[in-house]
Amino acid sequence: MTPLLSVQELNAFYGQSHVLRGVTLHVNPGEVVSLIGRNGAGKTTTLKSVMGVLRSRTGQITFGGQDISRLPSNRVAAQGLAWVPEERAILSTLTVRENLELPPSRPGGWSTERIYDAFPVLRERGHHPGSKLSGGEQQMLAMVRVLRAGPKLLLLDEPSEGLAPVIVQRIGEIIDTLRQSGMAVLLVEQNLKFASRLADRHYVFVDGQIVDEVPREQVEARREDLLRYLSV
Ligand SMILES: Nc1ncnc2c1ncn2[C@@H]1O[C@H](COP(=O)(O)OP(=O)(O)OP(=O)(O)O)[C@@H](O)[C@H]1O
Repeated sequence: MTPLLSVQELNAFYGQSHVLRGVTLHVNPGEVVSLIGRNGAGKTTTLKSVMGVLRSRTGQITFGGQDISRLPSNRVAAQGLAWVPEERAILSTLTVRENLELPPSRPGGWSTERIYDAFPVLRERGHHPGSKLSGGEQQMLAMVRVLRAGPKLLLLDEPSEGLAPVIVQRIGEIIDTLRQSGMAVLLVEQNLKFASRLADRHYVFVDGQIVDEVPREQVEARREDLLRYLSV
């Protein structure tokens, strides 16, 4: 199968600091793949590099067979990638509907009505300002507003962070809904329980390198190893 996203020998830098060292990974169409590892291991930097937000990097990144390594982030997004950063970036003075309709829609993207039908709580909250949403509702809004652009691959940075277990479960259900619609997901997580329920494969990051790759079928047998990678 031709991967949807292919990252080859990615090296990334913040000034003099060499943060990613030869990261090679792929995501197949419709697949959910997680990047796990401790704080500072390089997971977010990988997403930023793929999106073209961090430009100080070497290596090759292809999407749908096309080289996107040199494209600026707006052109990367136009190819069908969407990034939901950890900080969620909901505008607190705008309503839910205004937040939803802020990013540009693209042909093939979800309409606001389709989003409301799939996630009715957002319709109920449509006129509420962003500041009045719970953390879980903010995460839901941040995840689904990018659907208006009709992405083929969603890059999610720690969607479970800071949320109560029942809300984390709801976020997992949203990811299931997105997967069922045919979308692939590259998920950064430190919550192994959450990631292992969702992901088909896991890449383990240590100090800017991928040191292990664990498919879903091996997670139970290798749980101790995975927890060791994540422990501080
Ligand atoms: N803007 C920046 N300038 C300089 N160094 C940075 C910057 N952002 C991240 N770093 C450093 O790059 C390394 C990788 O950080 P990154 O955010 O990718 O890690 P992470 O695995 O996503 O962890 P976290 O969960 O803490 O975000 C860390 O050593 C971090 O301190």
